[in-house]
Amino acid sequence: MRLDVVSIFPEYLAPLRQSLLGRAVADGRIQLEVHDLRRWATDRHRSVDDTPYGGGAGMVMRPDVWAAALDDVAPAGATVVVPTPAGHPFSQATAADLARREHLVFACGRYEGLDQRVVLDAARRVEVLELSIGDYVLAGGEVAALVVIEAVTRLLPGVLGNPESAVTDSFGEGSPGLLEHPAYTRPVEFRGLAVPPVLLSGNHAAIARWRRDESLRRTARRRPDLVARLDPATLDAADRAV
Ligand SMILES: N#Cc1c(-c2ccc3ccn(Cc4ccc(CN5CCCCC5)cc4)c3c2)n[nH]c1N
Repeated sequence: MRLDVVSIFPEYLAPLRQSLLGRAVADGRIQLEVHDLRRWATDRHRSVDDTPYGGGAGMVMRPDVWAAALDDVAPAGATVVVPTPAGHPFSQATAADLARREHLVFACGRYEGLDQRVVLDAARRVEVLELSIGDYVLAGGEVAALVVIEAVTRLLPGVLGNPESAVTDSFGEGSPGLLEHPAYTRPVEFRGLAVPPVLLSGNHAAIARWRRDESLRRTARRRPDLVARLDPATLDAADRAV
């Protein structure tokens, strides 16, 4: 997979060169290039924004500068991801879809976002996805790009340390729509808090049942919206007793 990220704050994307992802980039399993949008600015002040038509607070990012950047960075076949508060909700399913693509280009806006014609123009030749990572407002798209890139690349074979965990995660295909169960490690007692005895029993069936019950309990408590969406066919009699 190739990743290109365009931003006026390229140093914001430095975390992409850390940890497991950074190792995949260093050894060439993932190609990563971060671009400073101001490279495509044309005036001597290298300006990238202007006042909004119709009035209103803040500034809007100029279409000419962004279009020049995407013309260079997003060839035919690439998928352009535009983080925006007004985007389609980013989900694990979207992460899985993006993980199957060869080339992702992230257009990270600032100010009040990109002139909409940047999206309309790019969509004439490549797929453009406007995505939101949640119902809150950030100051720009860089953090959202980091979130999407991490969620996507951890699904790529050979990037994540333990491929199994990408299956059993919350929202992973191994536990559709359930939050993951609590996790424990040594010591067996910590500040007067014990590990649930079933996890020490060696009884794998009982452990699996306890984990499933804890997932169901957590999901019911924290995400009743997910419970409402559960397919009843995926629940057995023991589930219904939780
Ligand atoms: N993904 C994601 C995000 C973002 C995100 C992503 C990308 C950018 C680029 C700039 N900003 C800042 C900003 C601030 C306010 C507004 C609203 N304005 C209202 C008046 C008309 C104009 C728009 C839009 C953009 C961004 C925020 N925030 N939250 C998410 N889940």
